[in-house]
Amino acid sequence: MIRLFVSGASGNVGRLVVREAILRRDVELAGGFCLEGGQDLGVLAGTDPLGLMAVSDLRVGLAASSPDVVVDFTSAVVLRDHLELYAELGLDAVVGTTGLPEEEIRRVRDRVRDRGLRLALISNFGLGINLVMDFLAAVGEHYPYVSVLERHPASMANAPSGTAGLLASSVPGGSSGEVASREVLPGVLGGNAFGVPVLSQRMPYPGPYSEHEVTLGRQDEILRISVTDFSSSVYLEGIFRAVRGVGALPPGTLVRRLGEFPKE
Ligand SMILES: NC(=O)C1=CN([C@@H]2O[C@H](COP(=O)(O)OP(=O)(O)OC[C@H]3O[C@@H](n4cnc5c(N)ncnc54)[C@H](O)[C@@H]3O)[C@@H](O)[C@H]2O)C=CC1
Ligand SMILES: O=C(O)C1=N[C@H](C(=O)O)C[C@H](O)C1
Repeated sequence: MIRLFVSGASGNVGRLVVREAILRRDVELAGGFCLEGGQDLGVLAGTDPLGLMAVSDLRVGLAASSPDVVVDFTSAVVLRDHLELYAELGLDAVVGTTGLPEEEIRRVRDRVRDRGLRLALISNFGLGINLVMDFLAAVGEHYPYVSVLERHPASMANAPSGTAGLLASSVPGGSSGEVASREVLPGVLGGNAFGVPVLSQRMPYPGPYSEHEVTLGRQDEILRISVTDFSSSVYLEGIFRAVRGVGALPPGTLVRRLGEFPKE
């Protein structure tokens, strides 16, 4: 039985993780943190009251509940502090929160290695995106032109999405095809992630909505593939795969994609 603590227990994803932890037999809900605090975790998750309250002080909550694994779906604003706290406490962590710059993730990787920690820092737990990443790794070398476009609700905290960066990083060699266009409007060709142009579009889409489109090009051929997710429930299967797998990783391991976990 894995004792699980959920950071971001009142959020779109966190609430579903709490609910799933309550329902599953292989996991025991140890506790939860959210900004608001004070609410019953069962009520937050839409089930019967559990008598287990969400806390608004993460350090206190973790000390009181002694979890085996912490899952984090909070905010980029606190991600750095949360990762430091999990490291300080030596906790196995599954983190879906995005928005940490790559140079900082490199420092996190060093800390994980030096302190013998186990961390899954995965920008997208959805099946479709993970399949596309595997596909890009396999075929990307055949396509010199690559572009990533992502669409999210106007309320999305960051641009680009963490997933857009992950998709860009999946293409070996990035986008090497020559583009002659001079940017008359600075940035109009997109930001650069791992040598791949990335474009973000924000619209008032209702509810959790996530769309990623990757376009690959070579002479006389364009290959376009897109994944659209309409609910945060698409992430649950992958999150719990990581929850089950993180404790079995060798100490000092940082995992960035679901595919890095051994097949179950
Ligand atoms: N890796 C993945 O597959 C996915 C990642 N995400 C990412 O996960 C994060 C959370 O997403 P949602 O659940 O949609 O967010 P949300 O806004 O619905 O929930 C955020 C949660 O974190 C807490 N929180 C917010 N700001 C905070 C702060 N400053 N300090 C402490 N706690 C704070 C809130 O109380 C709430 O419980 C975002 O970074 C999002 O991009 C979202 C979906 C899938
Ligand atoms: O905030 C979201 O909604 C999402 N965030 C993740 C990201 O930043 O990539 C995953 C997905 O795009 C939904």
